[in-house]
Formats: sequence, structure tokens, C-alpha cells
Amino acid sequence: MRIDIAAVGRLRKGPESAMVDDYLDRFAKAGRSLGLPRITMTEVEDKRGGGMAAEAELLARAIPAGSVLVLMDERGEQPTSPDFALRLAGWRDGARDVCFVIGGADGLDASLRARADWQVSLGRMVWPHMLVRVMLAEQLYRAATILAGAPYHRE
Ligand SMILES: C[S@@+](CC[C@H](N)C(=O)[O-])C[C@H]1O[C@@H](n2cnc3c(N)ncnc32)[C@H](O)[C@@H]1O
Repeated sequence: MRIDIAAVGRLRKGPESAMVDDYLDRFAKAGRSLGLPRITMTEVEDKRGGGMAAEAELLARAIPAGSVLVLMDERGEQPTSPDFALRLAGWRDGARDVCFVIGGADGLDASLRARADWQVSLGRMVWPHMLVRVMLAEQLYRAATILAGAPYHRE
């Protein structure tokens, strides 16, 4: 199994990137005994102003072939954290690769939506993409702790 996050835009060094790194490190440590790999983050940037279509092409290149494609989108499904953890366990148990995709200022192109396996919302409000990276990294770490039975997540 491999887990990727493909995101539009470059995250500069700062509080958000420190939080993403911290949660991804914590995920790597918690995931070791669970058969979950370290998560790879790939950033793409279209400098020619080609909009969502150009970003979609760059994202498509960053998505490993055969991966389960999960789009982060405010219009998507809103799973609970335990449900999200169960999905993660299912992909691991099925030896599936999974790639989470975060869009840019205009969102994600229809060509990506058409091939998405799952669209996940972190609530109906729109968040800046750098905060979505932090929140996704935290939910992945939370999912690992749920699978490990660690007392991080509380209902
Ligand atoms: C600034 S938002 C773009 C919003 C854009 N208006 C749209 O229609 O998608 C940048 C990216 O952050 C992610 N995002 C923002 N809010 C989200 C939410 N509530 N749930 C999941 N992902 C979200 C999406 O991947 C989105 O493409």
C-alpha cells in the first residue's frame, strides 16, 4: 500500500507546514505497527495561469496509477472519524494505494471529479487549501490512532 496527498500550490515554511509535517510524522510512527506506510506529499503548481484544467493535468500526473482517488471537496460526503479510519483499514487490507487530492483557489476540475472514487468534505464551509492539508493530515493521524486503539480520539 502507498498513501499520497497531491495538492495544488506550494506551502511555504510556516505554522501550517509545521503542523502538516508534525501530523504526517505522527502518522508514520503510529502507522508502523498497523501496516500503514509513511504518507508522501506532492505539490503541483501551474505558473501559466491555465486554471483548473491545467491544474487537473498536473494533479493527474501526480496521482499514482491504480490509486483509489479521494477528492477533498466541501460538497462531498462527511464521514465520521471512525468511518474514515475504517475506510483506511479497508484500503490497507485490500492492498490498495490511495491518493487524496486537494484543489487550488478555484477548486477541482470536472475531469477529476468524474474519476473520483470518493469525495470527502470537512464540512460545508470552504477552507483555505493550506488548512485543508493540516486538517486532512490530522484526520489521517486520528484514523491511525483509532485503528491502534490509542486514547487520542474520544467520542
Ligand atoms: C479554497 S478551496 C476551493 C474552493 C472552490 N470554490 C471550489 O469550488 O471547490 C481549495 C481546496 O480546498 C479543499 N477544500 C476547501 N474546503 C473544503 C471542505 N470543506 N472540505 C473538503 N475540502 C475542502 C478542496 O480540495 C478545494 O479544492
